[in-house]
Amino acid sequence: MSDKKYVNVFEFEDEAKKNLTNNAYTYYRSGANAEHTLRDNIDAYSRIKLNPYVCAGLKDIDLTTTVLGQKLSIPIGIAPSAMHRMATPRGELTTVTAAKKVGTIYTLSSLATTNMEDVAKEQPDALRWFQLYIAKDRKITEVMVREAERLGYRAIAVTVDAPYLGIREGDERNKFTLPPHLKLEILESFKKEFAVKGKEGSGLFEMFKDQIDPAMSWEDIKWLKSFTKLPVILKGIQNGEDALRAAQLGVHIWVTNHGGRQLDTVRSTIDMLPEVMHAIKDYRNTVEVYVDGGIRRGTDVLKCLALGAKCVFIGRPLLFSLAAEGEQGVLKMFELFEKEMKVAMMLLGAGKISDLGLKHLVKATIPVSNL
Ligand SMILES: Cc1cc2nc3c(=O)[nH]c(=O)nc-3n(C[C@H](O)[C@H](O)[C@H](O)COP(=O)(O)O)c2cc1C
Ligand SMILES: CC(C)CC(=O)C(=O)O
Repeated sequence: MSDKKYVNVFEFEDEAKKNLTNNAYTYYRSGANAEHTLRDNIDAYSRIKLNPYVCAGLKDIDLTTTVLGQKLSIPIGIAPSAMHRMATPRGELTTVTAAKKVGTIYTLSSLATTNMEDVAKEQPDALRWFQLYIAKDRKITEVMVREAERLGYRAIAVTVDAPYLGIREGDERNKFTLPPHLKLEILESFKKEFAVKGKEGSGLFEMFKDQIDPAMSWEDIKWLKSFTKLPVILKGIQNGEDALRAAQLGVHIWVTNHGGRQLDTVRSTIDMLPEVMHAIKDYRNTVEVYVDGGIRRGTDVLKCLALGAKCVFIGRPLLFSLAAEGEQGVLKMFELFEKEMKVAMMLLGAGKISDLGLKHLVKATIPVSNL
C-alpha cells in the first residue's frame, strides 16, 4: 500500500501516466477532435457561483442519498468506462470491489475487459448497473440485458450519444488497439467479431462502426422497456426536448456528452442541466436525473445537486486513480471528494443532500432563467 498523499483529484493523472502505456493513457485522457467540450466540461463549473448561508447551526454533514431506491454513502457513482484491465491487472474486479467498499454505484461498461458474471461473482451485493450499447444484432442486445437481469445488475444505462464513436485524434495517431493479452470479454462472449483489431486508424473506431447500430432510435428504447423489468436510463441526453421525450417514455435521464469524447463543441453538461430539469419538471416525482462530465471538485457535485440532479458520476478520475494505485487509489479519490464536499457544505450552510437547492446558486450565473 502506498502512503502517497493526494491533495486533489487532478493529481492522480500524473501518477497514472507513469504506469500506463502511451496507447492506454491517450485513450483514457482524450476528447473528440479539438477537445473544446472536454475542457469546457471542467471550466464551466467555475462560471457558476455558489451562494452561502451563514449561522446555519450545523454540527456535521450527511452525504448519504438514495438513487433508484438504493442508499448511497455519497452521491457520486462510477460512470461506465471501457477496458479497466489496461489500468490495473484485475481491472473491473478491482473497480467493483472499490465501489462496494465506498458504498456507491458501479456502472459496468459493455466494453469491459472482464465478463459480466465474474464482476457479479466478485461482489454479488455491490450496487452494479450495466451500460448497454445497442448492437446491430438485436438478439445479442436482448441476451445481454437478460444476462444483466440474471446476474443481479440493478439498472440498464443505454448509451444514446454514440451512434458512431467520436474521433479521438490521439487514438487515430496511435492506431489504438487493445493490448494482445486483453479482450472485450463481454462483447466477445456474445460474438467473436467484436474483437478490436489494429486496422488503418483507431481499431476501436472500426470495431464500433462494424458492430454498434448507428440507426438505433426511440423505437429501440420502447422495445427495451417492453421486455426488461430493470429501470432503464438513457445515457447521453443533452437537451430539454430529448429529456422530455425520455421522461414521457418512463425512463431515467443521464445528462452527459460522454466526457467530451463524442461531438466536439457541444455544451458542457452543467450548462445543459438547467434546461433538462426545466423540461421534465412535471415528471420530477418519477424520473431521476443524473449528470457526469468534468466533475473533479466537491463544489462541482454540489452545483449539480443544487440544480436537481439526483447524483453525479465520474469517468476519468476513476480511471486515473485506478491506474495510479488500484483499489487504494480509488478509495483515496473518493475520500478527497468526501472531504471537499463536507467542507463546502459546511461553508454553504447545507447539512444534508436534500437541503441543497437553487437558493445555493447565484441565479444570474445559471444558464437559463426560467427554472
Ligand atoms: C476512457 C473512457 C472510456 C469510456 N467508455 C465508455 C463506455 O464504454 N460506455 C459509455 O457509455 N461511456 C463511456 N465513457 C464515458 C463515461 O461514461 C462518462 O460519460 C465520462 O467519462 C464522464 O466524464 P469525465 O471523464 O470528465 O468524468 C468513457 C469515458 C472514458 C474517459
Ligand atoms: C470502447 C469505446 C467504444 C468505449 C467508449 O464509449 C469510449 O471510449 O468513449
